[in-house]
Amino acid sequence: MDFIFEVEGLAQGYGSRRIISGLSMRAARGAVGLLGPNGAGKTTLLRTLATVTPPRQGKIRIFGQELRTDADVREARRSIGYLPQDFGCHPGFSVYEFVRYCAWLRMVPERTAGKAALRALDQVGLAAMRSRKMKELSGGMLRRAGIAQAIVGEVKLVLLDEPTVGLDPEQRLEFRDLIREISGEAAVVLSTHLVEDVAAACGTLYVIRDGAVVFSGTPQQLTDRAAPDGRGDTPLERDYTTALRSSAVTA
Ligand SMILES: Nc1ncnc2c1ncn2[C@@H]1O[C@H](COP(=O)(O)OP(=O)(O)OP(=O)(O)O)[C@@H](O)[C@H]1O
Repeated sequence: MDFIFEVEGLAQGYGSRRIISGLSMRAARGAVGLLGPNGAGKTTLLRTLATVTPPRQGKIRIFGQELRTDADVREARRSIGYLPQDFGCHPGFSVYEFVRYCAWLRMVPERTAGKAALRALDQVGLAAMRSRKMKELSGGMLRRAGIAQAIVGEVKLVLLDEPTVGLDPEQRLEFRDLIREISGEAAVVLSTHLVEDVAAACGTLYVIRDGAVVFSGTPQQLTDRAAPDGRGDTPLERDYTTALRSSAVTA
């Protein structure tokens, strides 16, 4: 199978603190959900995959190409879309200008950048608001603009850090459809605390605790591991809390 990305034996940290150790994961097309408690290392992992910070140890391969040199990283960035938890944007930009600018940053060719920006805005349901200023958007609309900039162009690896924060219930349902659509062409990795969102939208789940994978598998496999006394209001929440309590075992 051709994997869009592979991570092997990843270690990452800040200063003298080690946050992630010996983490491996990989994905072909499709959606991968990252679940884990606050501070588990999800954002650190996504930032590393997005090439914002180089790994301390381990290998990252994008389309089979290991990222060793600055040139490898620059080339990989053209096919990586990243939505950080807090993304900056010029408040005076229109929504279209913002997404078009992000297409330019990703080196989408000039002749196709405008069309690509409109397509991304259409996919997130913001086409009708393309002339609105970024500073005039609601929290949910801002999130959708952020997703649009992450998917504009020919991205093959889409990294979304808590993309459903601020979305209302209907938008969350639309978001799940959008993830299904994008993941037909790309690998999508998304982190969230909303267990139901990842279970509905993702074929593969990774549960991360203290920078290590404690579960990897399908939502069904997670369900199969639920302890009868697992904490949570829904079956999936109980499965998730069971996985967090267990020692590191992958499906
Ligand atoms: N820039 C930084 N400098 C130092 N420590 C950091 C930095 N960013 C994150 N950390 C620490 O790294 C650990 C992992 O943080 P990270 O943001 O990756 O977790 P997370 O799983 O995304 O958490 P959350 O669900 O709260 O967003 C935390 O203990 C955090 O305090």
